[in-house]
Formats: sequence, C-alpha cells, structure tokens
Amino acid sequence: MMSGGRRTPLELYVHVPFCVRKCAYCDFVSGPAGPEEMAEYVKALLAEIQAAGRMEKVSGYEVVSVFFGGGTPSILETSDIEKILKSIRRAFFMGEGAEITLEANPGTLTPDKLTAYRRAGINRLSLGLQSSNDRELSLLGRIHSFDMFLESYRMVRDAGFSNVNVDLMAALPGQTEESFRKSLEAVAELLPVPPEHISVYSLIIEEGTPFYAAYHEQAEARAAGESDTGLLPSEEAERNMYYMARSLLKERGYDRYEISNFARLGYECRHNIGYWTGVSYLGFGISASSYMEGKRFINCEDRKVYTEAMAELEKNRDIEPALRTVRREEEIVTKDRAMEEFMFLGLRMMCGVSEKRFMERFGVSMREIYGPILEKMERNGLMEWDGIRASWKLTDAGIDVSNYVLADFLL
Ligand SMILES: C[S@@+](CC[C@H](N)C(=O)[O-])C[C@H]1O[C@@H](n2cnc3c(N)ncnc32)[C@H](O)[C@@H]1O
Ligand SMILES: C[S@@+](CC[C@H](N)C(=O)[O-])C[C@H]1O[C@@H](n2cnc3c(N)ncnc32)[C@H](O)[C@@H]1O
Ligand code: SF4
Repeated sequence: MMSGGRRTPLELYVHVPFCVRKCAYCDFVSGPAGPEEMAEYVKALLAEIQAAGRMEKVSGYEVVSVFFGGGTPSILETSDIEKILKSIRRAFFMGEGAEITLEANPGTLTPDKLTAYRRAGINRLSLGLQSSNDRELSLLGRIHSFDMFLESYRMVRDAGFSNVNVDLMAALPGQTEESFRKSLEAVAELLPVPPEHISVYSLIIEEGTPFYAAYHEQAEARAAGESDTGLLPSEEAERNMYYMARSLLKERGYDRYEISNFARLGYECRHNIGYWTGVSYLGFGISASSYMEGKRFINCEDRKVYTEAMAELEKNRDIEPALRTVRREEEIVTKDRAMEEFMFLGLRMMCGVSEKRFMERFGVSMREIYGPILEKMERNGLMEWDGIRASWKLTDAGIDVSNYVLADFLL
C-alpha cells in the first residue's frame, strides 16, 4: 500500500454504545448501562484494536484521524479513553498531526475530564446541543437544558480546546423557522468564542424509535406533499431553515463545505471529509463500519456476541475466527461501485467531484461514464460545472433535492 515510501492514510472510528438515557428520536446503537458492562466493553475494544494492529496489511498505513463516537463517549471513565488511545498508538502508526475527536454530551463533562482528554491527545471536541430551546430539548428527550450546555461549553473552552463542533437539528416537531433561527444565533454567538464548526442535521424519523410511533404518519403525509402535517415543519419550512443556516452562518464567517456541515476556514472535519472522499477507515466496537482494501464491513450490534468474541481473541492469537463472528455485511467494492461512491459521496461536498481525480483513480473519464446524467442535471439546474476547480458540483436547487440527485449516480 505504500507508494514511494509514503504511508496510505487511515482513519479510525471507536464506537461507544452508552448514553445516560436514550433520546426519543435516536436509532444509533446506544443506551444506558452499568459500570461493569462498560468496563467489559472497553476491554473488548482494546482486544479488537490490538488484533487489528497485528493484521499484516495495516503496516503500510498512517492513522490520520481518530473519532470517538456513539453513543456518548464522554460517559466512559477518562482512564478508559486514555487506555484506548494508548492502545491505538501501540497498534498503529499515528503521525503527529492526527485529528482526534471525541463526542460529548452536555451534562457529562467536568473540568478534570476535559484536562485529561487534552493530555491524552484529543484535539477536537464535538458537543451535541440540537436546540437552544428548552421545550424542544425536553421533547427530544435530551438530558440537558440550554443552560447546562452553556456551562459545558465554557468548561470546554477553559480547558483550552480550540477546535470545537456543535451539532444542531432542524425540522423538529413544533420547531418554527423563528425558533431554529434562535438556536443558530445562540450557537454562532457563544462566548468566549463561537465554535469553529457547526453541523445541522434534519431530523430523520427512524423506525423503532418513540418518534416513529408518534410522527411517522405525519412524516409520510409530508413526503406526499400534503400541507397539514401536524407538528412536523413543512418541507418548505425545512428548506427555509437550511437557507437561513447558510446565510446566517456565512455572515458570521462559516462556510458550508458539505450539505450538513459549516466551518471556519481550516476547521473542516478531516475525519468526515475522509468518508466522503474514499479514505480507508477501520471501525472498532459494535455497529462500527469499516472500509479497507476494497472491502466494506460492519461489526455486529450485539454487545454480548462482540465481547465474547473479543475475549476469545485474547486466548487465541489467530484473529480470523473471532473477527468472522463479529464482522458482517462484507461487500467487495468493485470498480463500478467505487465510481458510484466517488460520485454520490463526493457530491455531498460543496467543492464537488474533480474530473482529474476521477480519471487518476479509475483510468476513464467522468464524462464517458456519467455524461448523460451530468448533462441532464445541468439542464435541470441541479448541477453545474466549476471551471476553476475543474469539478462538477450541486447547485443550490440541487442541494434542496440532494437525495434525488445523488441516487441518480447509482449505476
Ligand atoms: C449519534 S449522535 C452522538 C452524539 C451525542 N451522543 C449527542 O447526541 O450529543 C450524533 C448526532 O447525530 C444526530 N442525530 C441523531 N439521531 C438523529 C436523527 N434521527 N435525525 C437526525 N439527526 C440525528 C444528532 O445531531 C447527534 O448530535
Ligand atoms: C453524525 S456524526 C456527527 C459528527 C459531528 N457533527 C462532527 O462534526 O464531529 C457522528 C456519528 O456518526 C456515527 N459514525 C461515524 N463514523 C462511523 C463508523 N465508522 N461506523 C459507525 N458509525 C459511525 C456515530 O454514531 C457518530 O456518533
Ligand atoms: S442522540 Fe446522542 S445522546 Fe441521544 S441517544 Fe443518540 S447517541 Fe445517545
């Protein structure tokens, strides 16, 4: 994998499936658990990381980013986060400048925890706020109020973190354009300094969640274009929320670099950009997904199956049987599939997809494969050619219907 002595970039994801309480809209693999269960899980994570580091193929890679996600990684003991990072450094080659993010929930942080995170090497913190409106927070089932968030944010800055993300959500039940604007302003005006990065996610009504039981009929009515959709904001209101996010954040120095992500120059999240641009990544823990050496796989969601398989790993140095128990949905990424991914993941980025990089990677021109689709999208005003970057990108109208545009690139 090494070319001319240079190592290939690799990103690592560590899934922490624990939360103080489950939010009413969330279908990520996460939930409450006791200290013993957490300790057992961390032990399994350490075993998986060490085993992955023993795989011959990782020797040509350099870890460029690590992302602790979940769930709520900040719920773990600080010593656990330290152990995991130490284990990663032992098992992989990690360069000096790696971006190391930890997701944290307001209400789970203390100054001591934050100091320890910094000492362990975490240099980016991502805080889930969702809304600055306490009524919306309580409807979402969040464990914190806006004031509690402010206290956590102040602690994060006091601890010296200079690369901070805040997550917000749009299209919440009962949310108005006005209340969304207030959330945006509250985040963009945070003291002592506003965050370097802001993500805005539209609420997805996920099957199996309390929100699904309460709102999926409304969501379907909304998708069918019916005007009275109960508490859920209309599609037009949701679009307006995104327009508002773009213009309000632009005025305050944030550039939209991806459909849902805004950053000050130089603070774009490298880890997520890696996902959209085809960088290899390995995920550790239940439900973590990976993409390496042309294969995609995802770990099982069952914590018991996972911890038992990882305990086997410790007894037996042959890692294949244990990994086979845990890893699911292995997909060989064929050239056609890789081209599709280049387009539908890359087009999420506002800089678009580069013709030159497509040619370098696949040895064929983008126009030869996608010419008719690109022309159709351009005719319909959904995509445009950027002559300066020599790339194709979504127009504003294309961003509004990005699901439809991106789906068209599946061969
Ligand atoms: C998986 S969570 C982990 C972060 C952390 N536990 C928290 O909630 O603060 C990452 C982000 O995903 C977003 N998210 C979770 N469920 C969602 C849903 N159903 N629709 C849209 N965004 C969602 C939220 O903005 C959340 O901050
Ligand atoms: C929705 S994103 C939020 C990122 C945040 N806005 C930021 O800028 O740091 C993070 C979530 O995506 C999920 N995630 C990211 N990478 C993953 C992977 N390789 N496997 C499984 N889930 C992953 C995790 O649930 C994680 O909490
Ligand atoms: S949104 Fe975050 S805090 Fe809420 S249940 Fe999901 S992972 Fe946990």
